[in-house]
Amino acid sequence: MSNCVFITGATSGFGHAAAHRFAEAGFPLVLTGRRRERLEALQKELSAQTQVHIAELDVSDETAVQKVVDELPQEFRRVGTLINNAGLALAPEPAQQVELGDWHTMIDTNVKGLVNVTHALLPSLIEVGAGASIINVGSTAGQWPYQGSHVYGATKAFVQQFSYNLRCDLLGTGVRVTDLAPGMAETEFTLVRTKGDQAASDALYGGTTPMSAADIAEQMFYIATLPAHLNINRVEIQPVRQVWAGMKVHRDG
Ligand SMILES: NC(=O)C1=CN([C@@H]2O[C@H](COP(=O)(O)OP(=O)(O)OC[C@H]3O[C@@H](n4cnc5c(N)ncnc54)[C@H](OP(=O)(O)O)[C@@H]3O)[C@@H](O)[C@H]2O)C=CC1
Ligand SMILES: O=CCS(=O)(=O)O
Repeated sequence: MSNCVFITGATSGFGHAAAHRFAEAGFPLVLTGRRRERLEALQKELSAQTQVHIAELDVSDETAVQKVVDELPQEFRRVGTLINNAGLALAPEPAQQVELGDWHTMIDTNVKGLVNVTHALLPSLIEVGAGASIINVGSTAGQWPYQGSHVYGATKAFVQQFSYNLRCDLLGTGVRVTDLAPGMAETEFTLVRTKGDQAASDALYGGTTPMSAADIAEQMFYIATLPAHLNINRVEIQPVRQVWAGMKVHRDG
């Protein structure tokens, strides 16, 4: 049987699309997220294609992460691909207007959550060895500053550097590590960032062609199924209709 693909944040967006993409190819899946009803629906949808184990999980809860990994059923214990996808942005306002709690939530999820899951699954990934992959979902925001990105962009800069450093430490194990850094993609991301403002989300994605969750899932599948001697260090991917912001200048008057 193939090694499992463990996906965090499988209830929506990139993670949900990745579950479909890997199921199509018959990989056994461990799907996690906080919204149980969505996990159950996904399991039902995909179980004709592959074996699916679901676990309700908040990645920021270190104890819960370890428990989910320790209690994986026997047939899901050989995790060969980890997709560290769970994450979020909050508070698109300037830093000086933001609630401290929103900064903490982004750090707890995008940084601590990602390291919690990585730490818990490293033994399995190393046991699989050649061909195993860790795909960490970063962002263009980790590289390119913009107003309102503050802690979000900083968490994604962490994801990039952690990915590179992890790759150094895993030298010789066969485990690959990639920082997958997308730009604008239409998912529930903006709805979450604006705390439920559907109009703001529609306005951001309207009148242009953002990437889709399926576009990013295809990148994940490509990275994970490359020949075992190849490591993609970083992928930065944007829609054609998005470029970097220009320099801003504060003027009198
Ligand atoms: N959309 C975009 O433009 C871009 C997004 N990204 C990144 O991609 C990743 C996926 O986002 P995207 O699919 O767009 O957004 P969505 O909001 O559609 O999906 C986010 C997923 O993360 C999960 N999640 C959030 N917090 C937690 C938590 N504490 N514990 C477990 N799961 C959690 C959610 O599940 P649940 O709520 O059920 O727990 C959900 O499944 C994120 O890391 C995001 O930062 C990067 C670049 C661009
Ligand atoms: O990570 C998400 C892309 S953006 O909203 O920062 O451009």
